[in-house]
Amino acid sequence: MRSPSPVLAVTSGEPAGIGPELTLLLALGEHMPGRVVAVGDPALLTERAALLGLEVDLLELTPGEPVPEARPGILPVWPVALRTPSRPGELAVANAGYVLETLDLAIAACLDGNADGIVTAPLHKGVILDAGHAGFRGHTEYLRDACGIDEVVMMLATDSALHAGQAGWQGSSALRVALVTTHLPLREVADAITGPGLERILRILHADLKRWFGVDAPRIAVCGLNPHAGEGGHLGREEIEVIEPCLERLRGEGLALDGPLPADTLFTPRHLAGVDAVLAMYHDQGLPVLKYAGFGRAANVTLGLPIVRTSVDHGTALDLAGRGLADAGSLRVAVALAAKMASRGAAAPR
Ligand SMILES: NC(=O)c1ccc[n+]([C@@H]2O[C@H](COP(=O)([O-])OP(=O)(O)OC[C@H]3O[C@@H](n4cnc5c(N)ncnc54)[C@H](O)[C@@H]3O)[C@@H](O)[C@H]2O)c1
Ligand SMILES: N[C@H](C(=O)O)[C@H](O)COP(=O)(O)O
Repeated sequence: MRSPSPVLAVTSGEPAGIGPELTLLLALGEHMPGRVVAVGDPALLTERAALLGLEVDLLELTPGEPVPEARPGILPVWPVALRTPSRPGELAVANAGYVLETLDLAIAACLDGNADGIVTAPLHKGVILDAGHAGFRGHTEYLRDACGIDEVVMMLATDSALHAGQAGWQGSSALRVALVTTHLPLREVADAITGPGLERILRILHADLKRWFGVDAPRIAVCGLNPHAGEGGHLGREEIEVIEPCLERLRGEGLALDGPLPADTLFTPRHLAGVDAVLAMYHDQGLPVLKYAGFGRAANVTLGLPIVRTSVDHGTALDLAGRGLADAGSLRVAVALAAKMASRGAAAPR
């Protein structure tokens, strides 16, 4: 008998953004692997479906109740109530608590065994901070703290990279990019890169490329921080004092690490050949390249968590919300990746 497909809790994200409509689209079109259950306000989802003419019926459930296999036009939902009505494109500080509650419910469902993974539609970091949740940085950091662990790694991968296992797969649009620092002002980046931190991140990246992506002996290319990887110390000393010693230590344990390499030329076919993932030092060193290669067809995955979590490669797109113009491609890629990870995780516990 076939085992049931994994239950994936899809948090519908910022209610004024495109998250609710993209979540509804999962019940239509191409069949999704996994049993998707949306987390959000049923009235909001019904309203957006009506606005956009999407023929989707909601099936309200509570975590722990059986989630049926996917059927076209039916979207199971774990209800969370909006704090105030939401209009497309109009952020409301009052709904920040709602967005966080959808996350809390999905995380608890995973930790309690009622879901096999979380897929997050985009939230708006600014409105959550405006609402007074000081220190909020993003899903990645929130999940890390909620799971009580010290370090996680944000990695984005284009769709073609998600389906490839071994070196030699890389083409112009197949890329995996992980980050050392995530949502941090640029001014604070250099100080946040430390030897012990970098070592923890490289260990997680190495282990999870093996665990989730089937790469037997990961080769990781590591960016320098400064222009031309510091130009021998003339343009910054982080490469000499922090990055290189850490890479040397880990090479001594057998990890295949290239670098620190100048980031401006690392993302070229010759340097990427045979590389399984690039580790960038900061958000906008690595993600513009990834998004240029595959925006709308890439997924974000949090490595190092005790639970499966993937997300979209884009934000709340307030300019598109409620207009039927948003592309659900990245959410579909994120759901497919979470389903694959959840199946792999069940088969091969760490
Ligand atoms: N996973 C997440 O939760 C996530 C990811 C990225 C950004 N964000 C947040 O989203 C908010 C807005 O960020 P931003 O403006 O920098 O980026 P954005 O991705 O929301 O928008 C950038 C551009 O891409 C377009 N776009 C985005 N998603 C699209 C889609 N699915 N289909 C078609 N076009 C799309 C938008 O219309 C806009 O022109 C910020 O608060 C940011 O922190 C959240
Ligand atoms: N850094 C991500 C991106 O640019 O796509 C995004 O902000 C989402 O991060 P979280 O998954 O941590 O919310």
